[in-house]
This record gives sequence, C-alpha cells and structure tokens, in this order.
Amino acid sequence: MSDIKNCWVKKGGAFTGEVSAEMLVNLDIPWVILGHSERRALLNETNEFVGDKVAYALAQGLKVIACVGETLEQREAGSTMDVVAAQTKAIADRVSNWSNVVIAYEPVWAIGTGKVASPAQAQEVHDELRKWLAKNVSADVAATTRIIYGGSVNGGNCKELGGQADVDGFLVGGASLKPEFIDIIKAAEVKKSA
Ligand SMILES: O=C(CO)COP(=O)(O)O
Repeated sequence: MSDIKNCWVKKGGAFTGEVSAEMLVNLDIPWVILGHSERRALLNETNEFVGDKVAYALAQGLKVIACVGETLEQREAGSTMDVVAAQTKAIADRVSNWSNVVIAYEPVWAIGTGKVASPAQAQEVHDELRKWLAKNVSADVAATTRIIYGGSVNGGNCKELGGQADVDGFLVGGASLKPEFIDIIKAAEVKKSA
C-alpha cells in the first residue's frame, strides 16, 4: 500500500478507531491524504485541524497530499479562491518545509459526480494557488510544489487536464479501479519526462 486517506492529528494513544501517523510510518506507508472534502464536510474537520494534521504527519516523516477545494455553492458565490486560499493558509501557517507536500485541488462538486472541472477551470485555480504560494510562502515553494487535480478524472479527460500548465498530476478515485487508469498515469507523466 502506498497511501492512506487519513491519520490522527497527534501522537497515537487513546483515540480508538483513529489511525496514527506513527502506525503508517511503522507500516512503511509513505503517503497520507489529509483534508479530503468528505472529512471536512462529514467529520467537521476545520482548516486549522487539517493544518495541524499536515504538520504532525510531516514531522513524523510522512509525505502529505493536502486536499483543498470549494463546494458548488461557494463557486457560484464567487468565493472559490477565498476558500482554497484559507484552506492553504491554515497549512502554510503550520508548515515550514514544503518538500514533502503535494496540494490536491479537488472541487467538491466534481468528486465522484462525473462532473469534471473544465481544463480552464482547473488551470485557473492551480495558477491562483501557485501565485498564492509565491506571495505568501516563497517563489521556490511555488515553483517546486506539485499541485494535482482531483474530481472525476477519467481516461477521456486526463490528457487535456494534464496538458494545463499548472496541473502537475491527478488524485484519482473511481477511475483508478478501471483499466483506463493506465491512460491517466501516462497523461500525468508527460510533464514529468518533458
Ligand atoms: O477525491 C477523490 C476520491 O477520494 C476523487 O474521486 P473521483 O476520481 O471518483 O471523482
């Protein structure tokens, strides 16, 4: 196994049912996904709590895919960038070394719905996120941090999405269980080898 979808915010202990970062390290699982929209929405994980989790997991030596993204309501209200900036800021406030962080932009309305963001919509947010990092963290972190896209990525839409300047890869759910996953991996690797 190469990743898991959550881990606890601090040292393992009497938190029955939670998976600690230490457990993942012991099991040689290198990656953890934190801040997935389902955990934010269903388990009331706040931006600050997610930021704490990211910092703790990194401190234990894990690599983190940190998810950010707006709901449909927030997009329609024009607050997409405010939402993802606030989510990213809570991480930036707690993390000084970004070398083991990947940001996953996952519009909530695109996750598991079949309604993928258009390449232009994805590129716009990725570009804004990179600018946010340049302004609020550093030019180096902005240039080197991978910003990947997630939400209804499939074999048919991966090429165009992956061709966007600031889309550095994908976080794939449903399609990762299908043969088309090979095409998605190939589309994500084009830039790596370029
Ligand atoms: O975030 C995701 C899975 O947790 C993305 O899922 P889908 O690719 O199925 O939309």
